[in-house]
Amino acid sequence: MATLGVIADDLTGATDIAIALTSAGHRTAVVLGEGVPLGGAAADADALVVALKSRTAPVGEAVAASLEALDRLRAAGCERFYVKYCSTFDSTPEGNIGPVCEAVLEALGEEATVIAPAFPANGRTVYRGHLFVGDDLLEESPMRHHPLTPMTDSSLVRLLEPQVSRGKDDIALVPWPVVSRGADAVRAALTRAAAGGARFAVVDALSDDDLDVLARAASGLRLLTGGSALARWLPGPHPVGHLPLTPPEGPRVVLSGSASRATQGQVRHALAAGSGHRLVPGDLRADFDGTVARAAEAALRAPADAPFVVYATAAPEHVVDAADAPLIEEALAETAVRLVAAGVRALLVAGGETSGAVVGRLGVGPLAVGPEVDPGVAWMLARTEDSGGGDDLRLMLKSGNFGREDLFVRAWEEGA
Ligand SMILES: Nc1ncnc2c1ncn2[C@@H]1O[C@H](COP(=O)(O)OP(=O)(O)O)[C@@H](O)[C@H]1O
Ligand SMILES: O=C(O)[C@@H](O)C(=O)COP(=O)(O)O
Repeated sequence: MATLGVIADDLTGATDIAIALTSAGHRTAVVLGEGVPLGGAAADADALVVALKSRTAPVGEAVAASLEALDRLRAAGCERFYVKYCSTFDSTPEGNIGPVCEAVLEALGEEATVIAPAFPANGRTVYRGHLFVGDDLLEESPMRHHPLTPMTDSSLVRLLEPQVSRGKDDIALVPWPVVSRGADAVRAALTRAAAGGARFAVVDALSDDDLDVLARAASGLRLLTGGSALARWLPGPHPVGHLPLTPPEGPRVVLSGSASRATQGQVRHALAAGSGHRLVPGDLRADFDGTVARAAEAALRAPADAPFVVYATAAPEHVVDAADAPLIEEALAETAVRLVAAGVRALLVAGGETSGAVVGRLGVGPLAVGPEVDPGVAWMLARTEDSGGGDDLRLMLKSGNFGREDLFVRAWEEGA
């Protein structure tokens, strides 16, 4: 019976935290979408992750979807909860992170929680409440150019302030000098913050050791919020249990809708090692079906020992107009449907929104965690609807900024 329930605001974020929880000793299932019964997945899992597509949704819809997910997780027996958002705190200007955390906290009748996006293994650290991406402040990182959620401020306190109903008084900072003194010091700081009326404590973290400290300090909290890295420090009842997945036969197709800098490098690397097809919004507007058919046919004809990338953006000069984003998502989803119908059994999808669109169209059941290839990136096993297990798909759903440059080549070689 699952005891830990996670509400994730996008699909790559959901697989990211499922990988972390599996490493921590939780048998973990990712359930896709709103309103999907958790029954079957809950029976064999210690942790359940509900993958929403709420990051860029209007605030009211994001809150409603998150509360509905919370209800399902509680009905499935979960007693402790985690709101998973992006390690770069991606949100729209109105901001869904604050309203969702506040709504879940209130629904649980709890007083306080932590805000912990840090993911040190992927270069996301928090110091004095400022989020860094590698050597840069968030606002100076490539995230300032994200097509859907451009991040132009690095202060978590400032970002959160307009998103929570009580404003500044609702937010406290537990700075690194306190974290460096250990779990007792952090626990005392969290208690003081809550007693002072702050329901949200932003906690600095420069390393995984800091997150270990935070996890121990927050052991009494029923709700945690953050990126995935804090979840690696929540010990589960079972030893590490990634599924061993064997490499699939057939084309090595990557569907990339991510415009993030890491993905652009990965696309260019894969194009040099293999081949690909660029989706241009104008072509899709002129002839959607024909353009998608050409991409899928080229992927099916590609040599099976090298990656084939269907991509929207591979270089900064490729113009990204947010108005075209749904068209690109739809085209990649339709390409995936055609490939799977033609017998392809493994797909690597780059981009959180893109993964949500692709997997939503494929109509797959719960995802189980396979081998981690880079921090936060793993092959997942998905049951297709009515497959009876015979048509299982292997999916790697890659967050835009995750993975080393050779990921699209290595993923197929390190076991799928
Ligand atoms: N050339 C392009 N023109 C318009 N939209 C694009 C282009 N390239 C990517 N996009 C859109 O940008 C969004 C990227 O978001 P996402 O898939 O979450 O990637 P990431 O994980 O990098 O944030 C998607 O909605 C995608 O359709
Ligand atoms: O926490 C993270 O960075 C990821 O799990 C995540 O949510 C990334 O989202 P996308 O970049 O949109 O894939």
